[in-house]
Amino acid sequence: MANLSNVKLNDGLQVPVLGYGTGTALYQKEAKDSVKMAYSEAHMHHIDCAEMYANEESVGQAIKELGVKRDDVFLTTKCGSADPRKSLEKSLKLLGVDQVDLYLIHSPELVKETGLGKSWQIMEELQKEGKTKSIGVSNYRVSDLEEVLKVAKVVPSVNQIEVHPYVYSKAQSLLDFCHSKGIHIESYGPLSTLIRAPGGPVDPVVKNIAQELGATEGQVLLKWAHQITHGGIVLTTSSKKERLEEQIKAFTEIKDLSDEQVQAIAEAGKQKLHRVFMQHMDS
Ligand SMILES: NC(=O)C1=CN([C@@H]2O[C@H](COP(=O)(O)OP(=O)(O)OC[C@H]3O[C@@H](n4cnc5c(N)ncnc54)[C@H](OP(=O)(O)O)[C@@H]3O)[C@@H](O)[C@H]2O)C=CC1
Ligand SMILES: O=CCc1c[nH]c2ccccc12
Repeated sequence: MANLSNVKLNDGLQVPVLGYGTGTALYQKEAKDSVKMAYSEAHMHHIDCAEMYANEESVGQAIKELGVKRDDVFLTTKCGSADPRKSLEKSLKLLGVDQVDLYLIHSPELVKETGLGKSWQIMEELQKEGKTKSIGVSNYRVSDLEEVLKVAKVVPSVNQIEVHPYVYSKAQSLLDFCHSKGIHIESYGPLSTLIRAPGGPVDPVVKNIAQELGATEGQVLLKWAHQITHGGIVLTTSSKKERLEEQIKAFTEIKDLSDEQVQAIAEAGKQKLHRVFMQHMDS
């Protein structure tokens, strides 16, 4: 199987373009077997977890049992409290590692009390101390990022947000803002039109494009999330090896959507709004 390409962040860190999510409800607490399967059978070497998923210990066990070198796994976790230092120290212990590759504040709502600027300064200290290679945010709106950028010495490397056609109309200005500041997008929920809101205006458009490209509808949606975010990182997941292989092939075998195809999906997506997670993003 061909290797996945990397996305280069604004601090130079290389991230595999496709990440394996462990936050999807079914395997929220017990991620060991699914992470081992995704790594060894489907070559998913980029793992996304979070303090709030309550699964870091099982992700750490998976890495240990796989017996791979630390550098052969790209590991992200996210702060789930108002105190990034305390949270990261706890996460490192549970994961059984000295350093994560990417550390994110899971939501601005969590650090309101600490302050968005102050919590970002703590993230910068954690990076300086080597507890994480890269630092970023998740579910931050333009106004949240502006508050961070007022004090930031380090521009967040990523903003991990919900990206699929039914949130595109709401996300468009945030995508443009992040692009203008060199903040890469990590898309989550990319398959939502297919699996969480089927029967909508995007389905026939995606079906046609899939036929044109000789791809599956899921592969078209993963590529769309990557391309609409200017070459961003995409997070997905599956409990099934065959689906994971299909997801990888979207980035190793299927050709890019044309600009017209990307726009056709975006236009169809604008006809409906369906946000699955983090409702504050629409406020
Ligand atoms: N920062 C944040 O606030 C958030 C981050 N995330 C992160 O992103 C990750 C991915 O997010 P998620 O929304 O789950 O991603 P997706 O939208 O890609 O959905 C993945 C789900 O789709 C199913 N699936 C996969 N392929 C297919 C297919 N071809 N046909 C039908 N169903 C399919 C999988 O189930 P099956 O096992 O049956 O294949 C899985 O449950 C999460 O695990 C988490 O790590 C997610 C939400 C919020
Ligand atoms: O990360 C976002 C959504 C999510 C998925 N599983 C959990 C568990 C606890 C908090 C949030 C989430």
